[in-house]
Amino acid sequence: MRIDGLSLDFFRNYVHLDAAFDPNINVIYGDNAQGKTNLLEAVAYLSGVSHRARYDRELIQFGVDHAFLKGHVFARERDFLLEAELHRGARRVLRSNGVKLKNGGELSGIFQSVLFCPEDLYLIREGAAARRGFLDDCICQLRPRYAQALAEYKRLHEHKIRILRDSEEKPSLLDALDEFSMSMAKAGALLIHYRAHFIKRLCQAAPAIHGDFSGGRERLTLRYETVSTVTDPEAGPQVIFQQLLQHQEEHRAAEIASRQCLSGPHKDDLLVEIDEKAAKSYASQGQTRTAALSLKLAAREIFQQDTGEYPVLLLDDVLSELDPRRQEFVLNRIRGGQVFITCCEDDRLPQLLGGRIFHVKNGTVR
Ligand SMILES: Nc1ncnc2c1ncn2[C@@H]1O[C@H](COP(=O)(O)OP(=O)(O)OP(=O)(O)O)[C@@H](O)[C@H]1O
Repeated sequence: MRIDGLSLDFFRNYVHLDAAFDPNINVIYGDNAQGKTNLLEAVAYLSGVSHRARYDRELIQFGVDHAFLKGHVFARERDFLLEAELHRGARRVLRSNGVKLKNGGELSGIFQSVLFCPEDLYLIREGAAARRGFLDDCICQLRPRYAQALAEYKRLHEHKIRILRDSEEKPSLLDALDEFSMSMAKAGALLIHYRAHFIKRLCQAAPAIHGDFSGGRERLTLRYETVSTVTDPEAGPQVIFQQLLQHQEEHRAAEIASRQCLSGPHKDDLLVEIDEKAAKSYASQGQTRTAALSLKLAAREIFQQDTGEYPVLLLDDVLSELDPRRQEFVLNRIRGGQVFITCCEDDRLPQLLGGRIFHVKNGTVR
């Protein structure tokens, strides 16, 4: 899988860009705040992932009302022209080969990317939501059924919270509570089932990568933490459904009293340990970066095993805070598939990696 060309109009600080990429290595270098990350963000956007912007309007150039992205992508032995039109105050339009797409999930179904950026350190350091987000992004790209169940679960969760919150003033709202709990247990069981299977595969791939990174000196372990009544998260969704339902029934009164959904996959976590100590609390900067990168590279291997193609790898500022041995390991490990990697003006990376080199200056590329 690869992106051969990208055109941008009024995207972030690019007034206009036409770029043709190398099928293997693309090094993007330049001073701070010139547009390196924006370029990776545009590629990620065309794979249905928006990692920095909460709203599309943030991607549109200041003072302009529209932005246009176009990518020539080669995936599953076919050419695709993927397009996104972003408008201030109106819905975006996505197209593949001229045909309108319903949502970003359909873009992900065609073109996949794995992005590593400085914000990914949160994956290790921050609360469980960051790790759930990582799992959700990965599994949504691989399994459309998961994406559907996730959207449904989020919708039900918000609705149930509203019922619990407003029930004091309007007790009749509680009549619908059991039905919501039942539907949430159904969608939630699917989420837990898929997450457990994905984490099982992460457990096979990520520790090996982290072990290589650290020259065999560190041991990464991952563990899935979900609802306590679920005895085997890898069991079939029907079994998990019954156990979730039981948990919700047992906590019905407590949920009404606290006005919160007390259990379910919205509380899941992926526990990350290095040498049996919680990485969140004890890992150094370099270890944190290595662990986060190991998770991302493991996800990339799982994509490759499932689809037969490597997703495009987008590495933003990946080498800082790594010692030279870990840096060398990254550069060796990323070979295979198409890679975009950013670095600063005076970095040795362009000489080390080869491939096509892009110099980004103030929203223009040479
Ligand atoms: N919607 C927008 N319109 C115009 N400019 C924008 C918009 N959003 C961001 N920018 C600008 O784009 C510039 C480049 O940002 P980018 O994050 O790509 O920098 P970078 O080259 O990756 O820098 P660094 O090395 O510091 O990470 C910033 O100065 C930012 O203010």
